[in-house]
Amino acid sequence: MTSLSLKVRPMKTLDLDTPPRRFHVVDRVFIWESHHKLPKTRLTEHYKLTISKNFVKMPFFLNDRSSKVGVIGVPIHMGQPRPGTEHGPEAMREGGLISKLEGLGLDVEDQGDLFLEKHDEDIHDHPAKNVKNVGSASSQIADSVYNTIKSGRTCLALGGDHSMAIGSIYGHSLAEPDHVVIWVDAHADINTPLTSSSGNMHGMPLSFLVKEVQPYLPDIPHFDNIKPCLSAKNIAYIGLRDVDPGERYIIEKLGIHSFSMTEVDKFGIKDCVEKALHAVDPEGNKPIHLSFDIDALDPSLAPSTGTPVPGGLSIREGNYIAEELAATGRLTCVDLAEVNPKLGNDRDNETTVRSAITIIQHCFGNRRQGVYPKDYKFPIPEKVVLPMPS
Ligand SMILES: NC(=[NH2+])NCCC[C@H](N)C(=O)O
Repeated sequence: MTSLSLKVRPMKTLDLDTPPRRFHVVDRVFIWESHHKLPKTRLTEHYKLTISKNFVKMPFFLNDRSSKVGVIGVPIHMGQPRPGTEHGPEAMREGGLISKLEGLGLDVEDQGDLFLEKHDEDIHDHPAKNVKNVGSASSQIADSVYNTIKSGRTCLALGGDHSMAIGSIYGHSLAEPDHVVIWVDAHADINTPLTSSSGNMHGMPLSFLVKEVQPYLPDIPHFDNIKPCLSAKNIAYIGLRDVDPGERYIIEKLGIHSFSMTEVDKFGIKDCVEKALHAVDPEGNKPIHLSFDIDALDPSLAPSTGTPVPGGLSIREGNYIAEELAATGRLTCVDLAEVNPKLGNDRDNETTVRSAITIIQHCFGNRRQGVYPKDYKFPIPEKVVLPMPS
């Protein structure tokens, strides 16, 4: 077995088989080396490494879980009134999502869409709409996310409206009780049924999950299988720009970390992501759940969504968030919510799906600097010209 020569800044060289886990691989290059003592030239892989405080790892080379993905389609629409989010998973698959993930060298298991139970008779006198349907869907989603993560794969849950996150975050917590959440969205989605003016459950998922909010919730039937599993301090928002009064009150009172578009404008996306990651997990070793609502992006990039809000993230900012989270090597579950192919024209649909797929690709190891899969074979000519032994 050939060992790799690792150049560690400033001038040290280590001989190791694989890069140590506490280093961040910033680049990987092939270098032809002639060795005076060796009879032939050899091709050596060099890793340029920097020591990382945040336990940063490149998933392709270092993390088994990140290179195995379990995809679950979550065709839920009952969390909001516009039909069409149930076709979100299908639209992303038709956009080539699975083959694009495989193209990154990932082992992808597409589990298809969940067959969500449908209850024609829902409850009508509750301030939250469709509690029965959303409640039973949430436990199905939780089971499926739990099983996927337990099987050693990173879970990719394709929505579906954002009420899907009740089940996916809870299911994730059953597999990894210590997990933290980065919520990328135009909306805070932490209304209680009593603060919500719409009654739509896609605006409420976090209120069901955050322990500190529980005393302020009315009884919610059909949610017995879902337990609050998050502390307020383990959540950070990025991209907010449409927050209801009750939501702002909760965020302020509970001290939930929030990097709204104002902070993105003021500090730049790099600082916001860094601060968000540090805020939810200062030690930098907990599993991460990314809940990405496509409406976090500017409507020009994601027009086919139910509640677009102008002034959103650029695709560069979205990709940056995804790249940085992937680089932690701790991204264990990703939701991609609120793609609604029934809204807008074909062009709007295409734009939205393309944006969603780009974000997902960057969550799973694509980097704008370019990447190659773990098993990539660098082509070398059969006949190598050997230096003359001196
Ligand atoms: N996931 C979403 N798109 N949420 C939009 C929520 C809008 C509004 N805050 C509501 O509660 O109705």
